[in-house]
Amino acid sequence: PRNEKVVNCLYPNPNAIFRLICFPWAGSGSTYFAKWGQKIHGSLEVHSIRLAGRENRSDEQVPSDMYQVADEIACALLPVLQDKPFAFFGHSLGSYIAFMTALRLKENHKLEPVHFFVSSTSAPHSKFRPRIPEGKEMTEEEICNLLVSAGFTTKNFVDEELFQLHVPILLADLYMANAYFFDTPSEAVLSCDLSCFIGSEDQAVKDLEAWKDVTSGSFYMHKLPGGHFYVMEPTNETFIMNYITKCLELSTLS
Ligand SMILES: CCCCCCCCCCCC(=O)SCCNC(=O)CCNC(=O)[C@H](O)C(C)(C)COP(=O)(O)OP(=O)(O)OC[C@H]1O[C@@H](n2cnc3c(N)ncnc32)[C@H](O)[C@@H]1OP(=O)(O)O
Repeated sequence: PRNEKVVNCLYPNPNAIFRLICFPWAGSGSTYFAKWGQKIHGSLEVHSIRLAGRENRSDEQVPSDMYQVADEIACALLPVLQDKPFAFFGHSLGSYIAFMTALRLKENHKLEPVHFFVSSTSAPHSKFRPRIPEGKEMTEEEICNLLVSAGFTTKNFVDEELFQLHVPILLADLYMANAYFFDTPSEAVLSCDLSCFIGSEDQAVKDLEAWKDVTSGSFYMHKLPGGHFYVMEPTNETFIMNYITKCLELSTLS
């Protein structure tokens, strides 16, 4: 079915109390976070978002418009989110997609996550968000070099064959992120609690604190050792999964 193409649940858990919806970074498929379903506490069921153009959606055009992506995901998530409280977790580009999806669900369906988890991303309205320089056609190689120098990825990873195979998808995702603007909200657009995570050595993300402008809920920030992909470090991953579980369990007490 269509929804299962967009929302990947590798480890269904009918006894779960909460659902965690994960949104991957630029250039990535759904598999990395879908595997969290096997590692996370039994009170959670994990779903991971799969954008068009990858995995079993490789026959579809890679998206270029964040608003259309959010509409598609909100639609696909509707049947998934009906009966249990849920949270969103987005890493890097995934945080923007998660944010726009949350806005769509709130505006159109009055559904909101219990907690919104953001990782390795400047706030959507931050003036410090890195952009691809305008006015000059850039080659794939130049954009990859820019990503490395901005601190989004490492030269070693860029040189790997696996990375090179996925460069066209990565570039399309980056242009989509680059074209995405969000005005500073005059008032909070969400009301859930929001937690931000960042790697202590992450040079690419400058303005994490500004995420607090988007919600009237509580705001928390956590620095963990590592760079833009600190989340791949097993101890950090365990910290995040445990933290998410704690936040969701505590939410049932209030
Ligand atoms: C200034 C300009 C402004 C630009 C404009 C502004 C843009 C700002 C917003 C965008 C910010 C971003 O998102 S920046 C993110 C940039 N993206 C990247 O650098 C990553 C590009 N591609 C990927 O991550 C892809 O997922 C691939 C290449 C790994 C292929 O995907 P896949 O085939 O689905 O494989 P997957 O299972 O996910 O991963 C396979 C193996 O690779 C590892 N792996 C995956 N990603 C990484 C990684 N980043 N670093 C190291 N290792 C990794 C996994 O742990 C796994 O290891 P094992 O289990 O096999 O051991």
